[in-house]
Amino acid sequence: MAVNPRAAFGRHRDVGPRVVAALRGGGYGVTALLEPDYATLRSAAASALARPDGGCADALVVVGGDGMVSLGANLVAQTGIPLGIVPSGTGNDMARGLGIPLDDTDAAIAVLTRALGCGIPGSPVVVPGPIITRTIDAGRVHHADGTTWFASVVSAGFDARVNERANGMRRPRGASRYTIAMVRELIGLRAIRYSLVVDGQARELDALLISVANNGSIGGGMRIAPDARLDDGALDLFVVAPLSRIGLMRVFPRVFRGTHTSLPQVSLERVRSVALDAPGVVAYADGERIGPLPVTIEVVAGALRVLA
Ligand SMILES: Nc1ncnc2c1ncn2[C@@H]1O[C@H](COP(=O)(O)OP(=O)(O)OP(=O)(O)O)[C@@H](O)[C@H]1O
Repeated sequence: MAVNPRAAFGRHRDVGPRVVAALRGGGYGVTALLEPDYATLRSAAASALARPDGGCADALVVVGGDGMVSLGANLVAQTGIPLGIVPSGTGNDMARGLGIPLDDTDAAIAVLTRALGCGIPGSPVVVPGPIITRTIDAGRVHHADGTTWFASVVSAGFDARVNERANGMRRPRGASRYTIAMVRELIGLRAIRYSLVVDGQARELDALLISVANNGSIGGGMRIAPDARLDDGALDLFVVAPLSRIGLMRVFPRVFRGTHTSLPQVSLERVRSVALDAPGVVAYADGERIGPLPVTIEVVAGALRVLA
């Protein structure tokens, strides 16, 4: 179990110990990993999964936000090891897409323990039963530094620029830094000239942002691709055409309801692979920095088993 104590700016530090207690109480042995930073946590989790006795972990459970789902997906995609998620982050879009309760930690833990077939704590013999998983697609991003898996969404445009700016800010420490970063990026809003290859077909277009979605939402419930399905063997290519600042601000609230899709500046298309290029644009996958374009993104059907 890999825990990010800094998820949601450290507001939910109680969640990790509660998950450990529930799993141990249900009959599982738990290796709980907490490290000072993400990279150390990732290598500690990789070492824990590669058990020295040659055995296989029953599951990897991540506690945190979408960045932790990214960490988990990159360790278990195509291994058959199931991924459990207990959301304690800011956005939690992957948990949202999987229907895992977001604001009720006990209910989220119950989803996990049920899927793991945990025994009932307090009963004379607590032995886990069969594990029940759901199989979903994952995406793969090929970039200059290698290949990165994603579960939710790759962004490369206005929203990624906001992320990039917010990450570079020292203050404020809370979520309001994203609002400030967004306002600053809005001031310099301009269309980006993209070169794409979509399922083998080359195109050039101007857009404010392009996202490639396996899951339906980003940024804590912005339903960019409201009809996206996690198990359809496809990704949703989301493009917002050039708009004025006021035009973009009008689209923004509609994204939370998913009613933006009828606007002429918004397009959604079901695809299997997308090569993306644009000068000076950085790609983010599941909220984590990938690096500058170009990247190539593809769907890998059924690559993840999840406990949800
Ligand atoms: N000790 C740590 N362990 C793991 N990640 C850490 C740690 N300290 C800081 N981080 C940072 O936390 C980020 C991931 O956060 P996470 O996604 O879990 O929560 P969040 O950002 O609040 O939620 P969301 O991504 O859903 O909005 C990573 O980018 C990582 O650099």
